[in-house]
Amino acid sequence: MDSPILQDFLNELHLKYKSMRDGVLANYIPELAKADPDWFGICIVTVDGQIYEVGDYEQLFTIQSISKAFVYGMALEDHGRDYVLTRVGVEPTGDSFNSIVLDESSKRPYNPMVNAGAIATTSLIKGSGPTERLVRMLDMFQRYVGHNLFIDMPVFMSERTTGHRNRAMAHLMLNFGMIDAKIEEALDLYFQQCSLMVNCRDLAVMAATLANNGINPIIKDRAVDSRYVRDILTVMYTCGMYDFAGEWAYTVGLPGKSGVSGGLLVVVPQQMGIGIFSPPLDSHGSSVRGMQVCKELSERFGLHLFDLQTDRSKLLETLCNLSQADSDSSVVP
Ligand SMILES: NC(=O)CC[C@H](N)C(=O)O
Repeated sequence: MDSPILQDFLNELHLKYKSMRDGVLANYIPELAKADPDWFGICIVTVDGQIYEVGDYEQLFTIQSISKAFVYGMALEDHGRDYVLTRVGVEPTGDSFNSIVLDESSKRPYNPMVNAGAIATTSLIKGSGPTERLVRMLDMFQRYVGHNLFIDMPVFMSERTTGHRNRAMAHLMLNFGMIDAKIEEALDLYFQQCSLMVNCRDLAVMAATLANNGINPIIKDRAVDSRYVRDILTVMYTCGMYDFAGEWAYTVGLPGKSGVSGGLLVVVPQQMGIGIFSPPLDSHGSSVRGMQVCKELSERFGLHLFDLQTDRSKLLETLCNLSQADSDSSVVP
């Protein structure tokens, strides 16, 4: 039986990188070191709701830093662009995700994708107390994935008891008036958002929701105000891969966000969302297999945003066609 060209290529990539042994598990959060390095799943969800997947796409893991992009969207909805910009910048750091550095003149954290900026962003979430803020945040994530989500308590506790570096950043920002005095509440909410359990299909649906201008393509509900999708995608594009952001933009050319548990979320605007999960990480804290898969997908289908040879109006139709019927297409370079 013929299968769509996209499914064939995902199967091929899965087979090719399954046996790859590069990378190491994150161990600074003790619970994450318990992951199986062989876990490997890929899922793609198109803006018209088609799903293509292979491998361990149902394996649950904690979302970690991928959450930062979505909480940034929520802070923008709660306060508007101008105010959020006074608290968190949008400049890439060129440094690692956990660098303790603030902008010299403004004292703001550089961007919402590094830990310092993410903690400041989380501290902006509105609510009468910790419970209401957590409930509002869960609601937001649930709109993106289209079902209930849960927090992994062992990971949350592990981060909370060992997150001294994040605590230090919060104190530094309190010193400069960038976050308010309720540091422990902000940190708890940050550790909770990082400990949300998702699978790679969830990541693909979340990415496809952004690709679809904020409307979840499966349940058809709006997850985020369309005014802020542009901002979320911009910071993902320029800062989502930390000290690899430039090379990522150069080679893959798409908004993306990685997390230390091995998740990788990539948005192909107006086309599809990609979710990948594989725990071994490279030196920048991103999934090794995930990075390879993204590079190959981008190259094979001309997904780079500045790849002007790609006929985007026909891209989805071609990729979702049966492989044989597709062989005469000119869309895929
Ligand atoms: N890069 C990441 O995924 C880091 C998130 C992690 N929870 C931390 O704060 O250290």
